[in-house]
Amino acid sequence: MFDNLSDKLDKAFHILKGHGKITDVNVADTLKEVRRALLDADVNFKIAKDFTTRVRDKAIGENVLTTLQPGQLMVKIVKDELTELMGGDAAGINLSGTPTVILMSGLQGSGKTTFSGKLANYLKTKKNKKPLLVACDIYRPAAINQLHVVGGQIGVEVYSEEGNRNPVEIAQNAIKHAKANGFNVVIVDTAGRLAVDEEMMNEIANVHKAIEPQETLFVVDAMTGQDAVNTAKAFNDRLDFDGVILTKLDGDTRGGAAITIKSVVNKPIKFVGTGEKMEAIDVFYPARMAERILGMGDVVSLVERAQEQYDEEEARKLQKKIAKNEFGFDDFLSQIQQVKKMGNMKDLVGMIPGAGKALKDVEIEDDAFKHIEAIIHSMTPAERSKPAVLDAKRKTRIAKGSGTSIQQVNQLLKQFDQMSKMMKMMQGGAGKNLMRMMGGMKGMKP
Ligand SMILES: Nc1nc2c(ncn2[C@@H]2O[C@H](COP(=O)(O)OP(=O)(O)OP(=O)(O)O)[C@@H](O)[C@H]2O)c(=O)[nH]1
Repeated sequence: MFDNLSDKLDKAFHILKGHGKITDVNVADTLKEVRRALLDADVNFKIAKDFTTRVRDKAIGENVLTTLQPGQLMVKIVKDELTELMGGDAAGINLSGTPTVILMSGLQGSGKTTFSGKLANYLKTKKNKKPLLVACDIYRPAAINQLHVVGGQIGVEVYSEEGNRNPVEIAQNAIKHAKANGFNVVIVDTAGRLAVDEEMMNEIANVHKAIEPQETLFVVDAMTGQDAVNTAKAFNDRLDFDGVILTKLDGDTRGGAAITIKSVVNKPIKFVGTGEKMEAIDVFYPARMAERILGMGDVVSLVERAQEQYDEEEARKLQKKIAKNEFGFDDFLSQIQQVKKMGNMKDLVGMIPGAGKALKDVEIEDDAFKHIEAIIHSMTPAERSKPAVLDAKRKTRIAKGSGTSIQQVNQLLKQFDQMSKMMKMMQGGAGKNLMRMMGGMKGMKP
């Protein structure tokens, strides 16, 4: 994500390396490069210029007051300014109202329907809500079907009315249905258009007036850069909405939309979409995004994702198995599933400080576990629980069955063996020592 921008900013900060302090000259050289990096990221000229002016004033002003190196100071100021530019604090979603009504709008193909599903799934699994999805696209039966498919995937009911050509009526009936059946959130997916036109605005405005939503969200595709920003602005000029949803951030290498939408449209980005799966949704935190842009990773989000997938009961069972030396390939497989649920690999690696930059030229496949899973699936249940029985003949069979080589099978067995030994160690003395050490660290000042 935003690799080019991160790289170029890093090079800009390098200009200050070796300088004892910030001067008018070295700050001007650095900021010229920062501005160029922002323009290349598809940030509009005025915003980039104002941004660097603010950074320069701060850098000159703070220069004398700090013990930071010029490079470090510049990174800190740019990080703070980027955070501000993207909205400062995270903007939460308003879940008041019984039921809460959320109106989704956006251009065709922006990812509106996919996002409606993701939001329903998020509210159901993370906020304990009972959402109802409503299909209000009266023009394309395929869009209604798509919402039904999405609803089926996440176990959320979808309300639609075959033959009804009045979106206002459908939305109103859906809310009645929600009230009568105990749904506490109603997410209304409306028809997309090719551009923000009269017809679209009239339709949305009518639905909006009739159902008085707590949240009206406008969905834009991050990959369309300044077009996304302009569309959001055109829409906002007609209907005062509450927040932007930025989808397809996983495919956005430049970052212009994420950086500028807030200052152009004056509406916060509330969520981002980072993949096609229903779990690929994140609350938008400007500070964390700024850190990622500056190659500092995003440990907080990484830990949060791990916590979301952490199942205490499962962990306890696993611990028992390790202690009894019963950890087998089936357990290994379920661990892989847990990691996969945390998101796509490239995204996860990007959250580790420094790793995104170090591995930027390494191709990280999303199905990085494909071979491992195929090998394990080719084992019999007995082999999975007692890998020691795997002789040459069995290994040949497994390699054939999984479409891999004997070397790959051997490699996995070796890794599994090392991992089992390490886990056993962690359970014993070494693990206790580590725990003690970590306990001690808690009291340490940062
Ligand atoms: N990579 C990626 N793809 C996404 C994301 N969100 C949606 N998509 C894909 O984008 C395409 C369009 O998404 P839809 O949800 O159908 O778009 P829509 O805005 O509802 O479009 P209409 O139904 O035509 O109005 C689909 O192939 C989605 O799988 C995302 O965050 N990342």
